[in-house]
Amino acid sequence: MHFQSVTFDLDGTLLDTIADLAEGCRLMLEEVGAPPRSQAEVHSFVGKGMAVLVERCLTHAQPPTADQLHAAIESFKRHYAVINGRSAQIYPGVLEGLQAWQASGLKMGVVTNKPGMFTETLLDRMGMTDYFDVIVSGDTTAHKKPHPEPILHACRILGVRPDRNLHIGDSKNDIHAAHAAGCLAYAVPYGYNEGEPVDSADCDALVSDLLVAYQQALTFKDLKNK
Ligand SMILES: O=C(O)COP(=O)(O)O
Ligand SMILES: [Mg+2]
Repeated sequence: MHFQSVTFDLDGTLLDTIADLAEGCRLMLEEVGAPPRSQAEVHSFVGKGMAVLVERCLTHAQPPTADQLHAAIESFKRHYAVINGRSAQIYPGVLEGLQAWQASGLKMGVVTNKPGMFTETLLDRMGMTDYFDVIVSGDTTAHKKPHPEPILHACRILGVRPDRNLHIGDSKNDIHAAHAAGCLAYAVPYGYNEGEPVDSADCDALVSDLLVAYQQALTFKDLKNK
């Protein structure tokens, strides 16, 4: 296999977390006295981390003030910490895919825009922590995806050259971050992508699930370096 490691996005790729995120937003909006948002709206707001999610929830005609945003983020953190993982579902093919990657001896990581205070608890609650050699969260590095820094940080810790790492995610933020880091990017169509369908033209392969991603990666040949 060409690849020596694989990094996975979390929300919308490994886990369907939308019900918990929507519930965290509902409780936060109620607490700060702002109008509610539907689950479909929250679905289209996820992708650039917690602060952007909260800001999008509060933005109607006008964006919130800095003080309003700060109070809402603190409220979201408090509520989501309790809910995190309660209704989360592992997507079909994820465990089969992780087991296939693991059996082939690749190093594995998670690179998510979710804050670290939620990522590690969530993976623990879902019994998935032991698959991963590195976990990079939205606040681990100075920049989040679509910036390449979090994926480059994971590659450095794994000791793998970026062109030997495959990143798999549900959103253009994953694809852009992976390509900017010099990695290949596969995308799954079932996640969030800020409310839009994933454009297969952007990624190196659109794969229906993580087991199919593994099978596809086995056939990858690096023609440039041959
Ligand atoms: O926190 C988000 O906005 C999305 O998280 P993700 O990077 O795991 O999809
Ligand atoms: Mg995602």
